[in-house]
Amino acid sequence: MIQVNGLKKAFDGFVALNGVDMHVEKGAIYGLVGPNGAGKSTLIRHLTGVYRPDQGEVQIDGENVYENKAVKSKIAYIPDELFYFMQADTMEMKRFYEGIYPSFDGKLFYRMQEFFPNIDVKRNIRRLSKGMQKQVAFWLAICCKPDILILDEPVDGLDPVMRRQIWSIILSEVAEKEMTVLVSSHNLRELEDVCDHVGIMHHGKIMIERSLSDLQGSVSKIQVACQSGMPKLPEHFQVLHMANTGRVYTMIVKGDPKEAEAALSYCNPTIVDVLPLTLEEIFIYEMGGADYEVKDILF
Ligand SMILES: Nc1ncnc2c1ncn2[C@@H]1O[C@H](COP(=O)(O)OP(=O)(O)OP(=O)(O)O)[C@@H](O)[C@H]1O
Repeated sequence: MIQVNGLKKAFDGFVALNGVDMHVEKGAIYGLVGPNGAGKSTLIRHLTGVYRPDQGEVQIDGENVYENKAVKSKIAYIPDELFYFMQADTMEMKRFYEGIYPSFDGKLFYRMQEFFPNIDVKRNIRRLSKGMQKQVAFWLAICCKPDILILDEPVDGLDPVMRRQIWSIILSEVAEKEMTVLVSSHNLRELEDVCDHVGIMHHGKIMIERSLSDLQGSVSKIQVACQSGMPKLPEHFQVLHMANTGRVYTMIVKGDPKEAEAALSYCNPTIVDVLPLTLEEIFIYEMGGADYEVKDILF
């Protein structure tokens, strides 16, 4: 569905994207994560056809996005900083979206009104609170019936009940019409609940792109107390981090967790606990491997 190959972009000689390769399948909920300045927003601006690539390709269903109106009308985008016309109210924005998106579902707009009881559709949107403005953005975006929904820090400013509600609306669109969702966020706990694929971006590249279950199955936290002191694993396991409290060692290990556990039996451990890592922990350790200085922040 979304295919990015060798995408490069520089601003006045500063390389923001340095050969991005990305692949998002139809119906996926893809979490784009990465440290500040990794290039996520710049990548998203290419996916939405705002920027022209310096090099490489950004394609949706096999067609280039840049200056392609037909392709762009398949995408709804909710940016971090929302844009509304001066003086426009929700009804006026609805009419504007209806003009741009042939697939806009006006009946759905009224059916969804019950989800947003606090929004006065005749009130200037700029006079609504930040969270309410975001609600309007979701409401209109869902009614566009896009094939692809792109979200940049989507739930910032939304209260917890509204967050759940919005995600449940999005998930039902994914289930019903295989809408594809690309979501960039620093809220990894939230992403973990909704995403099925993850791309980790760093220094203008996608460093890791995997299904969430593969990613979580490939790194684990092992707590072990060996008779013989410090535990050792065969060389094909990558130990991303190791710390100890007394005789109990906590290791972050890349490789099959079951195999790692079996390999530790050599030291007759008094304790061996294998725990899955959260997405947040995986991110922190993968970044640690890249070049972030990771201290024992998770123990
Ligand atoms: N229009 C621009 N002109 C010059 N430099 C830019 C421009 N847009 C982005 N950059 C630079 O490109 C790099 C990537 O920025 P980008 O906003 O894509 O990162 P990000 O991953 O979205 O970061 P964050 O998580 O902080 O939002 C940064 O170093 C930024 O300063």
